[in-house]
Amino acid sequence: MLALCLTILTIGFCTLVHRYLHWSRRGIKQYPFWKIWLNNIRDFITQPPLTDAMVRAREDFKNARYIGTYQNFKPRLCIEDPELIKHVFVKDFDYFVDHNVFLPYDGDTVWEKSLFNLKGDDWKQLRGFVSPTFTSSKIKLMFHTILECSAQVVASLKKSGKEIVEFDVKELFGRLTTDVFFGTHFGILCNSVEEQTNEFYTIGQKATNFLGFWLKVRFIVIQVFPIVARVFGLRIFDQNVTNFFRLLVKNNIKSRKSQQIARPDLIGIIMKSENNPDNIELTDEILTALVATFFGAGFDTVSSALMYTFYELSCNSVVQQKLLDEIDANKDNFTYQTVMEMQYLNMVVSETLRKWPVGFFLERQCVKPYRIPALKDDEVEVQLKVGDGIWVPLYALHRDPELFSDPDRFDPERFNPENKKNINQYAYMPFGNGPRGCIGSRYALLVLKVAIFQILQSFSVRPSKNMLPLQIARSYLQLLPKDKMLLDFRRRN
Ligand code: HEM
Repeated sequence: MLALCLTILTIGFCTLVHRYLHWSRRGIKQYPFWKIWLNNIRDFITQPPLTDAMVRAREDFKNARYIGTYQNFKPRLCIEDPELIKHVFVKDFDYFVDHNVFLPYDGDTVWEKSLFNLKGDDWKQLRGFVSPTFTSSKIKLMFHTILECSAQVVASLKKSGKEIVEFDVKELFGRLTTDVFFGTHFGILCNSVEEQTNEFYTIGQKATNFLGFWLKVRFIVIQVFPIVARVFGLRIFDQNVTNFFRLLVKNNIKSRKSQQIARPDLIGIIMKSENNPDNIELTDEILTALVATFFGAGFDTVSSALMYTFYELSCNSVVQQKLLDEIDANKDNFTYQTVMEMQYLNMVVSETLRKWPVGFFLERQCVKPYRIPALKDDEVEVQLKVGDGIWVPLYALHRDPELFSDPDRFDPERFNPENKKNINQYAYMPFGNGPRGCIGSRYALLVLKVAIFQILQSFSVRPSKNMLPLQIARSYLQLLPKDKMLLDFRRRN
């Protein structure tokens, strides 16, 4: 019996060593086996934000164009050189069309069919089909809905009648983003800013809560032992959320058909058959997946970006004053055009997304054999095989002092017309890059800018005396503060 146990342990250990030497066997730089395990064990116990490991690796392997890393036992080539990133994301995109397998099993057909998860031609067809939702002309039509929702936030801040009100911006902007999403894509004014127990907001919370120790454990089990996950029915996505979206899409389409309502939004695009030249079979599952993906990808990202913008403004009074001046100069002519052309507002948003890239890592999967030539003496040529994973530690690039001087300082001037020319677009990628970049970037930027404009027209912000020092939550997938983010909103005359 002892011999059997020892044999199993030895085989297990050798398999692990073999797996964790995947890159060094090919001559690629990586941490030694013992260090990876030490880091893994420490991280499992202390659960630091994933961004810590990215920054540490970038410092440990200074000037490396790529290093070998591992994500839950899976090898990922971590690429850090902007020129190489350009090849993977844009020039040689055909070799890297897909995302890595994020969840080999979630027992959820909606996740399987989501735009994020789809592969090859299936992805191309669906992406082509939904892209018209986010053209400039369609986004322009959403301007007034976004304006209405932001006005409700202002009304809510004014409600108490006090000169200064303290608000948790994490929650406030989560509610605003919920209202904007359902308003612009479904034509539903759900008013979660006003109603504390609003169903749409509660669903949004459930759909995008990826915090907590047990979620990480579930995630690892699903990634590493999909069969075990299937047997025990482990899931990441809440089935109530999926069912909520399933019903919402069905009812929304039904009521538009019966009342002959035509709106140029997501559901409107879905309903128009001429937008479907490839004849994609639009089953309930695909439609639900589309809507749930847009919500999942847009809810947390937009609300976090708003939250970090207000946080930075509250801590940087000079920047805030400059932005207030620009807003005041434009307040009598507040149109879609004006907001999109406001230079300082754009610089502030760009800098927020640099310092706080809410989608803080990017990834791709190699779908055809690919060669990365050696360019330095200490490099070897890399032959990527089909299925090999690529990783880009976006947060570490955005915080690298060699790419952005004094990177922890919030400085919108980095993005003024003169300095902007010096920023490498493959080192600054808050929305990713190439054909698989973020489909909702223009929409997101409009929501951010309109909300910032509307709120700062009536209020300035300061950190609240109850605000705790900013600490990042222990999360595998999100760049969120650990605690509430309390800011004081002071009425402007
Ligand atoms: C500040 C807000 C946002 C940020 C920072 C952000 C960031 C990102 C990033 C980094 C990616 C990966 C891109 C890549 O791999 O090259 C992505 C993908 C995606 N985003 Fe966004 N996003 C935001 C808002 C939105 C919104 C509002 C929507 C939808 C309404 C959206 C929908 C998506 C979808 C569907 C994908 C996957 C695209 C595909 O695989 O074809 N995002 N986003």
